[in-house]
Amino acid sequence: MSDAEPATNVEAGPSTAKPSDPMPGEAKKEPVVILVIGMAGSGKTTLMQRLNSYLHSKDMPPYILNLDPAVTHMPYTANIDIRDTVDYKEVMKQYNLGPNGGILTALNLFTTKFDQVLGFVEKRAETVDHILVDTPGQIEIFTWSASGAIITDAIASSLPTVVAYVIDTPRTTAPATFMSNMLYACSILYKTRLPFILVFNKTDVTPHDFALEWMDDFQAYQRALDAERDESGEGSYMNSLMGSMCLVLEEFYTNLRAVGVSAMTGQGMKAFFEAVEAAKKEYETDYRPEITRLAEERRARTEANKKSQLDRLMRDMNVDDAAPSRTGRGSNPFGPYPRADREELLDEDGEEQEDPEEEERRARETEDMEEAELADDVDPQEHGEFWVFTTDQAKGA
Ligand SMILES: Nc1nc2c(ncn2[C@@H]2O[C@H](COP(=O)(O)OP(=O)(O)OP(=O)(O)O)[C@@H](O)[C@H]2O)c(=O)[nH]1
Repeated sequence: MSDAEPATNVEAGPSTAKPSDPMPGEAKKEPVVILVIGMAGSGKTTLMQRLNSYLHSKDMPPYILNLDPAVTHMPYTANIDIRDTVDYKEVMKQYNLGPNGGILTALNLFTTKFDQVLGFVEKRAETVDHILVDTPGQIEIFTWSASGAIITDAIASSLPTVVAYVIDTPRTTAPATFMSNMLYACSILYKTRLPFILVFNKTDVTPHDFALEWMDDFQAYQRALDAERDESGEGSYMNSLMGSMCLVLEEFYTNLRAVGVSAMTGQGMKAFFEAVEAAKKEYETDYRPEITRLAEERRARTEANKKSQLDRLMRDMNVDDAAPSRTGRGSNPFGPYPRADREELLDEDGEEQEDPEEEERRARETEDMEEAELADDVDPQEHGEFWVFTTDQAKGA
């Protein structure tokens, strides 16, 4: 052994721990899930490819899920691909649907198996730092569908999750388009309730400084609106509406991180992952307690629901120990037979009186015995193997 080599602890013996195993006392490693959401053509798939190659270059290969059943060309390999489970074109044919209906139904079908998918993800969770999720190109199919919400909730309640909302920067330079995009982002933020990163993509074509300025300074946005009005020569009602919207969104802007990237050239990747780390911390401090509280509430509701169903069932079966019948046995045939209630069976002199039900049962038993005696008198040989006759016939015999 050379001097430079660190001394090994011989007494400790060979370690069986894998490099990814947490040390004793160390918290379990958790990767961050990045949900890549954006309008069609904003560059989600290209960004996914860029993130993948960037992480590979850092020797931190990510785990990748593709939830877009209609993607035709995927420039990276996904660990789990919705297309391996459902063929959306077949779904369209079988259910007689259009392309959007086919994609939505394919996502719905996939969601029914999502617990298994989550199982695979959780198994790999300790060996990766990032889990990337590509979503369908038609943004509303994921953000406004029940299956999108189920998938997002399932992932977010299991692992730290952040939303990366991809924006096509060159197509957002008009104040009106910018405002529409921000309102959409705002609606997704409130729907997913997860840490949010605005990713201004395609900055190789148009830098995103104008967007940062508009988000930071309401008056700058107002000036851009005015300039547009001067060009068109008319002051429209839409412009004043957008001016007011910008004021309303001020609070929303303060809760966001915004980064500029180019999925094409790779610029801005470092800033993107710094924003992801900050968002992950925010998830831990602000979102996880809330998610845990909601999960706890859901569990308590389910428990209460189960109990009320059981109570109803007991009531329907007329199983209620607290309301003993006149006989003192209670209406619960399986329940206890409270001694105190036997007082009801005592007559005025304190003597135990005959229970009417018991009396009736005994009378029936006597009758049955008499019938059986009569039947014994009949010779089975005479009637063959299938002799079956009623008591009346027997009495007449
Ligand atoms: N110049 C430039 N072009 C980009 C960039 N990112 C994506 N593109 C181009 O934008 C177009 C759409 O990119 P996609 O990655 O297919 O976009 P998408 O959001 O996945 O599209 P859908 O799957 O249809 O929703 C392609 O022509 C890309 O080459 C970028 O950073 N810079």
